[in-house]
Amino acid sequence: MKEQSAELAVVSNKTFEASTAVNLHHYDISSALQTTLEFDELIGIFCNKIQATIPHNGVEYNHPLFNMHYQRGVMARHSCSYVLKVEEQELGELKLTRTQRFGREELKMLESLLCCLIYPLRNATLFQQALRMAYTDPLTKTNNRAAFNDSLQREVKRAVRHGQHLSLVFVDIDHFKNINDQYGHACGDLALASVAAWLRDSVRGSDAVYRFGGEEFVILLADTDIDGAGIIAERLRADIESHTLAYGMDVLNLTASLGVATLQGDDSAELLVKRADKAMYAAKQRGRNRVELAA
Ligand SMILES: Nc1nc2c(ncn2[C@@H]2O[C@H](COP(=O)(O)OP(=O)(O)OP(=O)(O)O)[C@@H](O)[C@H]2O)c(=O)[nH]1
Repeated sequence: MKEQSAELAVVSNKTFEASTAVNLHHYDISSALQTTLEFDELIGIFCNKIQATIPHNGVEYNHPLFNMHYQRGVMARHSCSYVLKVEEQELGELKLTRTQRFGREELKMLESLLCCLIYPLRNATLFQQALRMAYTDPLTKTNNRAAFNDSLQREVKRAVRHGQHLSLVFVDIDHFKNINDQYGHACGDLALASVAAWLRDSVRGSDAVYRFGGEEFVILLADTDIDGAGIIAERLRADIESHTLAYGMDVLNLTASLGVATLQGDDSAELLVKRADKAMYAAKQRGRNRVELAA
């Protein structure tokens, strides 16, 4: 039923099946947990609901598969931790802390209540996995065009609301067709994946890289004006130029042309993309392997 280690107990669906104490409190918690598929909201709802039964001062929840770290309240001396699982599906680890020891009866009750949490967490995990797949380009492992469209709309709204800058860098690999023609499609694919990785390594974690299509990538730079974006774009350009790609016995050097635009007064998301794209074409026309800023 419950596998107990030195400090961790594993709560799984087996515990759920063994639990017959489905009372009104469980029903109330289960209903509330059906309202969201976000991990932090689920944990928040669960902890609010059990606070009266299992008083606690602090909560920590980690779901490493999704880089999820949730913490609220204050961490105190005494704690109880649970690794949550359903049918070998990892659902993260939950820790409650407080100033007094948790009693045996309380822990028993908590384990029973945790059974209400694991299926909603499983649903959230499956949903987030599906979302991740739908938003990831399988070749380059970057965010795809659908993810870009969503993020762009969101970031434009946010920038307008807070009066912040928002810049966009358009990156297009130069003479990419030649790579396919000369070395084959597999080499072209490797080049795309490599450039994507170089771009990802080169920008801050908060500045997401998206594959816009073919051999084109875009990078959204929140809270960055045109001068800052120009400096970043130049760094990206130099980065791509400085890398070499080993393919069998061949060593390839790549370059890219970059266009930069910043959200202006009454710009729409579409206009911002158009201006960055136009700047990128200007970079192509002016000799490639260079950065152009949109007017
Ligand atoms: N290997 C590979 N090639 C792709 C992929 N997507 C698009 N391409 C190729 O990318 C090439 C893009 O060529 P063009 O649009 O002519 O541009 P280019 O050769 O990079 O020339 P410039 O952009 O003008 O410097 C085409 O040959 C496409 O077939 C992909 O997923 N894998």
